[in-house]
Amino acid sequence: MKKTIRIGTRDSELAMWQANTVKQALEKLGYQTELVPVKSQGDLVLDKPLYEFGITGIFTKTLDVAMLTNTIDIAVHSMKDVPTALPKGIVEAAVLKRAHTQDILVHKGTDFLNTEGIIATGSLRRKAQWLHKYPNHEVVDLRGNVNTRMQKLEDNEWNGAIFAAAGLERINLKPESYSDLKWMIPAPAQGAMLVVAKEEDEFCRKALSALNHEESEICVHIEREFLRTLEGGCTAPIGALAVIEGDNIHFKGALFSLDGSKKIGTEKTIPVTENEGFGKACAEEVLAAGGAELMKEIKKLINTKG
Ligand SMILES: NCc1[nH]cc(CCC(=O)O)c1CC(=O)O
Repeated sequence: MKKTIRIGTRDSELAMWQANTVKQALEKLGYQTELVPVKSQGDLVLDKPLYEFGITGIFTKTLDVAMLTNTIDIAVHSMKDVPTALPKGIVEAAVLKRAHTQDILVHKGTDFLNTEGIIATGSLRRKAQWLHKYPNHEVVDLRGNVNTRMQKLEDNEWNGAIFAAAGLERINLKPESYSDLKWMIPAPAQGAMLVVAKEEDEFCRKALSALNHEESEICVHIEREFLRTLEGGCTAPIGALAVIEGDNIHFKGALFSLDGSKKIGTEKTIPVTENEGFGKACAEEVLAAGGAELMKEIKKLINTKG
């Protein structure tokens, strides 16, 4: 009998869309698949505490546990939500061709931009960059999945809220008025989907290797290496974007203070063939230019906030 690949996904509309994309691609290759939406950790219990497996990410935790308890075979994630260190026994099996990397502002008109505005986002990276550019504005917290956030924007008097273009596009949400935030540096791996599998699962790893998009993989690995080198396990306002053009990779990345007053960044171009260690080198440049000091400040602030 042919093995059916059980594809684990979170149950938001965006997550389901992404998992369905992987399902269809695998079926096109002749594999049998099944979608398994995983709601919450609920009855999935491991025999050891989560930290012993190195499980950390709030968005990916549930699926990691489902994979390690053999409820699913593979899991589909928005790659930017995946911690840079994967749990023990779980490996990257495919990075799909990347979609739009940009952030956009969904708004009700842009008159407020040069005066005072209230912008909603739950992301430290977006908040810091917004305040860096518009120090007179206020940023309020906004959480939940894409649909929830869009609804909250409608229900409130805010001037706008920030979204990933890729997320809106995938669930076919077309806001009436929005602006591309070309100046904002996206999250490392924004717009990319990652499929993970168990290290020992050669069948699934082989199946998924056919879905891997090498250029996207090179770019997100540089961005995540930049992130990993800078943050050391702490969530900080960090943006990074690598883009391949012809034989070259253009990179820009930056670390911001939480209030947006400081930005330490770098921009560089190298030949694609020299991508090994590039993300780390860019991060080391930022660390040496005051980034190490700034990371310490950020960690202190985040820890005292609990
Ligand atoms: N943090 C939530 C999240 N994770 C992935 C996406 C969208 C798809 C992507 O950026 O890859 C979003 C929504 C958003 O940031 O607006």
